[in-house]
Amino acid sequence: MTDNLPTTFDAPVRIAIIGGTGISSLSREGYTPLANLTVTTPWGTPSSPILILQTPHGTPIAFLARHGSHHEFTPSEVPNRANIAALRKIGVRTIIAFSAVGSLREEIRPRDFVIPDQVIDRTKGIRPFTFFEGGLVSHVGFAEPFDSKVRAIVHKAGVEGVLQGGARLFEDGLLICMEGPQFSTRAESNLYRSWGGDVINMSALPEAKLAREAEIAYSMVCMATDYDCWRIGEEAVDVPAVMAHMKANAENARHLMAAVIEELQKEEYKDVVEAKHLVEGSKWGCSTADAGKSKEALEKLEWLLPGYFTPASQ
Ligand SMILES: CSC[C@H]1O[C@H](OP(=O)(O)O)[C@H](O)[C@@H]1O
Ligand SMILES: Nc1ncnc2[nH]cnc12
Repeated sequence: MTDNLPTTFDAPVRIAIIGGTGISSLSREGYTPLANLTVTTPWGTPSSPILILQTPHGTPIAFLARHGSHHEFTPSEVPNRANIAALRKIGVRTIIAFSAVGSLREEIRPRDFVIPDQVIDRTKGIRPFTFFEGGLVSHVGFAEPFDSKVRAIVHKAGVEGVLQGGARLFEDGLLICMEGPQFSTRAESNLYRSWGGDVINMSALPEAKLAREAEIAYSMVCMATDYDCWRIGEEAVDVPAVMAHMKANAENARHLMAAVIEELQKEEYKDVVEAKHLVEGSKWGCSTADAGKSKEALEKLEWLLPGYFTPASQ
């Protein structure tokens, strides 16, 4: 389907979908594939080509497969910086990321969806996690790790009977992002529950942090596939269990995606979709004086955020 598509696309694409486990492609009736882009960034190449599709309203949407077109990258290997940088470069300012998650709460059942509002970082520091290093330091705020304006739109789009088969949509939740690829021990799972964790995955970070640095409004849709391993009398999570529920979840994800995109295209959300509320957050977070900025860091960041960090003398 994508083989004969153009490999360039000139107009800016504002909205992107990142698909995770069980969602490595995007096709939908009425959506027309326009291009399949391979973007090379200073941080390498993204995990998959970026597919550009046009909605029935004529809006271009980008789709990227987080783990690669054939799920070849572990959560720790996903080239998150290349993914986010490439999306930013083609104009993206809003990301709706999908993720298969374990449930840490009885009331969140497999096949339910959660739009998390908070995350606890349990990755192990082995994933490259920032654009600001090697001679240019910038600190962005992350108190609200998921964009509240976009979350509200996702919730609005999702509450109106979009999910089929009795699946429910939870408006907020605390997500634990662990390293993987191995699943948690029972002790860890219980610890996360004692912290108030609602759902667990391996993919939200540093994806969400990098999106914030790139001034992209980022929201995640978590789709429950299992009860991890805390539930007494229940088999611990394994991949066949995840995939069994992901089949149904992928169908609901397609419905929700379409509803969210429909909503995002409305004129009233233009500024949100363009992430106007995030503009220059990374610029003003810069702590490095001109004299300390390295040439290499400046070159890379000029590619990502043109004009932000250029020394005054240039
Ligand atoms: C195959 S189960 C573990 C795997 O599933 C989730 O992937 P994604 O977030 O990309 O949907 C989880 O984060 C793990 O990477
Ligand atoms: N139990 C679990 N732990 C971490 N990531 C997951 N993705 C799906 N189920 C998961």
